[in-house]
Amino acid sequence: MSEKLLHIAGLGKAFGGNVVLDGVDMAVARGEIVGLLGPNGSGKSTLLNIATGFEALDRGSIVFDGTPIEKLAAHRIVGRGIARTFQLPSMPTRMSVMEVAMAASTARHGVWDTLLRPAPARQAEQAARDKAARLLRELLLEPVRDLPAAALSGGQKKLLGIVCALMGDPQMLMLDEPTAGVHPNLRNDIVQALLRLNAAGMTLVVVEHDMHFIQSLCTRCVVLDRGRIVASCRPDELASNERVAEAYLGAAAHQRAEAAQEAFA
Ligand SMILES: Nc1ncnc2c1ncn2[C@@H]1O[C@H](COP(=O)(O)OP(=O)(O)OP(=O)(O)O)[C@@H](O)[C@H]1O
Repeated sequence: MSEKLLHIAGLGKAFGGNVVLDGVDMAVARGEIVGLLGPNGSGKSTLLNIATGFEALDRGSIVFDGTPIEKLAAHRIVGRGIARTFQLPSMPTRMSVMEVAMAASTARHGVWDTLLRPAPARQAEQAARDKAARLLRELLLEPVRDLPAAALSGGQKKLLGIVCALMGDPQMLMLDEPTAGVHPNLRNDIVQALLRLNAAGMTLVVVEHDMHFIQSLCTRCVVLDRGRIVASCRPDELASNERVAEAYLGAAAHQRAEAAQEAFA
């Protein structure tokens, strides 16, 4: 077992002429809760998409738990132990919350298992059902488990996204803006649930804009600015970090200049 669970080196990605990640080096140790921050468009989601196999990289390497994963398809990366959630989870309209959670189970059985339902297949299904029920309870979705998943609020859909990600027992969970659109009352519940997961051994990487959420959750913050890492520090050091201020103020100044240009065009 390597101490560094995730090791990203020299990661580069461009969309057409737009260089989005420009030589990113980043390591995450087992048991850390890393906040991935940066102004809009700095490349956070792209980094998550590449690490989880949803986007191909142009250059660089990604090693997870000692194995290169940069060429693996998304489902193989899940099999290696990295799960993720999405900024805007969409849910099937005809499935209940419980059914969606069950469908995310990574336990697989074949046609004969489905037709004949031998004892091992029935036991595996029961185990998945028990796990889904436990996770729905843990993520505060027990009261709505029989409702159509599409009827959930935006915040509840995010929680269900976390449940689905956890059904495969990942070693690392990557969350893309878990509190965006979530009612403030629910945010602390999400923090507490994530802290419990971390206490049970899960490593977390969280893309998030809510600084209060970051402060209450993360052990370390990595800040991206225009595709480069400009800071890696404790959450309480962010406010006094000049490179962080420059990244955010620079972005704000740039946006103001763009707005001014548009206004006078
Ligand atoms: N599939 C894509 N095709 C073309 N351009 C893309 C694609 N995905 C992302 N981009 C561009 O890459 C840049 C970085 O986007 P990304 O979503 O990674 O930033 P972010 O830091 O997550 O931003 P935000 O905080 O606003 O979500 C943006 O300019 C975006 O338009």
